[in-house]
Amino acid sequence: MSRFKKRIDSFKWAFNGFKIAFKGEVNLKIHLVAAAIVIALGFLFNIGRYEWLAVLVVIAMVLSAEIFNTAIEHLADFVSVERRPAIKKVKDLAAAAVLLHAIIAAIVGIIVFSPYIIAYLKA
Ligand SMILES: Nc1ncnc2c1ncn2[C@@H]1O[C@H](COP(=O)(O)OP(=O)(O)OP(=O)(O)O)[C@@H](O)[C@H]1O
Repeated sequence: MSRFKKRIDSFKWAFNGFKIAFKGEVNLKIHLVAAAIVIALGFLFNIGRYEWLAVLVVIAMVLSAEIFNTAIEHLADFVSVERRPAIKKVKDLAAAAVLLHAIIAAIVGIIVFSPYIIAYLKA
């Protein structure tokens, strides 16, 4: 297989990962809807370029954390379907990473959008 075809294929597998993640995971769909709402708000309030940077980075962070969490959950379920303390630890750690990202994203959202929302409500 040529190097070029290998590169193209690795993109294909990565997009397949998106398909697997977004088809099966309700949490990921919720994060995606939240991201769409935040992006729509960004356009609505015409936020600045650095505000866009902050918003897009935290959206990418949350979605990536959720995808990693999904991968870890699948791997954990493959390792053992029986209930095991080690599996619980691994799953809860991965979930904690998602929660941390979501909290930071919410704080960034408040910092970026609250001045616009306050100005809109005052107008
Ligand atoms: N195989 C397992 N062994 C031990 N703890 C587990 C295992 N699977 C999940 N848990 C733990 O159970 C709690 C609930 O997990 P989760 O929400 O994934 O549901 P679940 O028990 O896997 O059931 P379901 O997959 O039907 O939602 C979490 O604390 C998780 O870490």
